[in-house]
Amino acid sequence: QSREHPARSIYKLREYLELQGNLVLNLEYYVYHLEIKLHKIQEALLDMEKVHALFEEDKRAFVSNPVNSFSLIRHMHSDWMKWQLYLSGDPGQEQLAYMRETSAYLPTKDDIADALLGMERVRSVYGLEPQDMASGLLSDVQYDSSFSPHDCRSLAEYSIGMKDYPTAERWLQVAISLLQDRNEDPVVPLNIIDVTQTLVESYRAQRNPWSAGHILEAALKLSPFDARLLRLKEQVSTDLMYEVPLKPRPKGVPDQDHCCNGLCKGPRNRHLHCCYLTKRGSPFLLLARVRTEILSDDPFIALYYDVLTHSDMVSLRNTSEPLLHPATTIQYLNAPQELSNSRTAHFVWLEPTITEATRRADRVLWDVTGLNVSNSEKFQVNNYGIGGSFMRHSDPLHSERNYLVRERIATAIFYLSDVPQGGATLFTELNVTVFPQAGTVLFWYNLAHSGDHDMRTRHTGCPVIVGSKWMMTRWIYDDGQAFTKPCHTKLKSPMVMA
Ligand SMILES: O=C(O)CCC(=O)C(=O)O
Ligand SMILES: [Fe+2]
Repeated sequence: QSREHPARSIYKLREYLELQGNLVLNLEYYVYHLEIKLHKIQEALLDMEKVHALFEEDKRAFVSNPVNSFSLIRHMHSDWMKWQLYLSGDPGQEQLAYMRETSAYLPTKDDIADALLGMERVRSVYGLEPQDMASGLLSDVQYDSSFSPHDCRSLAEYSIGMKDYPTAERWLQVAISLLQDRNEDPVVPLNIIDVTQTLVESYRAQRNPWSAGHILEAALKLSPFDARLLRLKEQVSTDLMYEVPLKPRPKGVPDQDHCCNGLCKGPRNRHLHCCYLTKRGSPFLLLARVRTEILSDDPFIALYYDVLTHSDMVSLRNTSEPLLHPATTIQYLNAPQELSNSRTAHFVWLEPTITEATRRADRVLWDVTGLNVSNSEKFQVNNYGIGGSFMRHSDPLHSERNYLVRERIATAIFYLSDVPQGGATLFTELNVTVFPQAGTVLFWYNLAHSGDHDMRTRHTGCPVIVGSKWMMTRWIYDDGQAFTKPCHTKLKSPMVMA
């Protein structure tokens, strides 16, 4: 299953928890078998030591007793050969075989790449400090979680790969300070010298031999005769002689302007007003009122509360779970589907008629929007992964309005879960931030009243910091709205029917 990019869906990560649990159990069995062997050897050794003590007392008396000497000869003739066999046999072969079998299911290079990208997105978008992240402090919330020195080094190597040396330095400094407090892991070793070496290389890549020199000095105090450090010292001394100019420090990772840059943490435009929806949708609303928060009048953006029940949300998630697959790009004509670079989630398309819950969601959408939803795309259920996000985009299918083809007039997002931290939907041009709240529906028009694209509705799914973000999107077509929302070229305002 590792080819399925599980790091792109928090739900899918459960598979790893199960595998990790089995591997730990397997290692416990391995230890158990080793202990049995050790125990048996100790028992036999105890007996042999008793005899040994006897003949140490008086060797001649010992061998002159035929019982002793016969027993000794027989034992030495046949038992030691058996001991050789016994000692060379490895206990825990079964457990080793299990480990070999499961290695095909361990995370691959792609999975680490997904996870690194997700962590880096969270760090850079929300401006988190490596030191805080490593100690479980995520955007002002302290968790009982921490990174190991290996984790920090891996994140540093990723930053080095992105030529983001300042971030790499911070991760390496954290790794060094963590290594100072613990003994080296005998199976997966990593020591301060290894990390120092990477740090010095990082400074050298930035043409900063001064910082490299300081770090080296500190490390050489701990290990004055380490050959690697001494070699590096020579190289740094040469760097210093040539006085190469300092490279400008790059600012973070490129591409971040496609994301929210942490805006969802900043001040948000407050709602315009709250009301009970009675007019815009279907006549049903006269009976059952829907609590509404109008987030923007122009373009029209609203949040409808308590639209889905808890059991409907559970049902929608349960229906989707076995069908989830990594989000791909939109497939035009016969072009192959590619893994999406802009959205890191797993998704599935659900027919509106597939379950009672989808039927109810379909019905309620008509109730609250008054739009004809029967001609629209299916429901798309998404579950985001580590640092999962959706880069800034607008929802219309075509970059230019073409009145001969149908277009996504509006979008409705059903939030199927709360997200404890991060994961907001942010309208970047309007600075309107919506934090997912299970059961609510976010609705907006993508087209202005004229029918043209309203580029002010560009939005992004901000990286999830903590939580499993589930949402269900319905893109509603203009096709079929001739009577509900006719185009009006003279009106500039958005399509609001009062
Ligand atoms: O994840 C989000 O909050 C935004 C999702 C979105 O933009 C979409 O489904 O079109
Ligand atoms: Fe969108």
